[in-house]
Amino acid sequence: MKSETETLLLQNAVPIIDLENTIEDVATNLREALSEKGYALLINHGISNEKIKKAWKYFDGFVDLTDEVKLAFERSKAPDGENHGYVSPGMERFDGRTPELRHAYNICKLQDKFLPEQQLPGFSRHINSLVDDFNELGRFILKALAISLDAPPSFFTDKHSFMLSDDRFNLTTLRMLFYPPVEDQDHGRSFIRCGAHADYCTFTLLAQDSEGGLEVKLRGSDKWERVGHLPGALFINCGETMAIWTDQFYHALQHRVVIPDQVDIRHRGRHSIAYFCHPDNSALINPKDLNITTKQTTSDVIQNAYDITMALAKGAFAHHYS
Ligand SMILES: O=C(O)CCC(=O)C(=O)O
Ligand SMILES: [Fe+2]
Repeated sequence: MKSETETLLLQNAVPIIDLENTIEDVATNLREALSEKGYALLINHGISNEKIKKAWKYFDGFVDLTDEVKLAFERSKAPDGENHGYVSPGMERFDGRTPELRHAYNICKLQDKFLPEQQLPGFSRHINSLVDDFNELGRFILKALAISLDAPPSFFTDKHSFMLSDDRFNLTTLRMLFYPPVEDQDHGRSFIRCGAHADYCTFTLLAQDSEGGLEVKLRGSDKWERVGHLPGALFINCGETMAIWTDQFYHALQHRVVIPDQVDIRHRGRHSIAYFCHPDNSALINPKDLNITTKQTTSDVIQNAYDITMALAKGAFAHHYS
């Protein structure tokens, strides 16, 4: 039997993409990684690890606030309500059954009044600065993705103009996550850290502070595989919007976060931050705009980015857009 600690990283099976290379090289690497495996790890991506760690420290401060204060920032419970806000452990269930043991804060609005700035002085400025970094990296990735698909370099950036600048026009979200340590009495089949799903966006960038149970299903496979942890690297995967745009050439990666069996990992909490990069709400997602030869289009109905995401969110139990 394979050891639980066997990871894709240890098997040298994870594409690692160095963003200090030329954008053409990055595009070539992304094309290979995303069309074959559906994910990669990005290194030299320019986002400071210290800045990410400081965001997690702020989020620890938020999690330590009383429930009463935290719930004042709670995300709407309406399926088509706003995505911005705090999600308490157990509130979301991707599979409709299994409660997810995590604290999440979906950040879609950056003004002080929508953030726990009073309780955690400096939170808002720090998150705003981190969002600037993610948006800058996001635009670089969008450009590389356009080049990777032989489209004009501004093909995607033109359709992602309002990322985290106005949530009325764009659903891009920075999600702070903390998975608390799982005590022995809670270790069983009735909880998961994050249920199996694919994201809805164009692509996701994920920072994680430790090996904590992130698993993926490779294209065409039914087997869950543990990714492993490369300190400082960002995990990238595509979401359903990109899958529709490229006629599944870049598919939406199935992933989940399990509660690890290894006691030392399970007893440790885990932090992550996900940046879900979405097109502007009104952008039409038309595969015919991209010159991809492996066409699998079954429908001629062209939807805008907002409708695609909302349809997916409504199909998922108690989850909003990501
Ligand atoms: O925390 C993680 O590693 C993954 C979280 C995730 O997949 C999500 O929130 O969509
Ligand atoms: Fe996800």
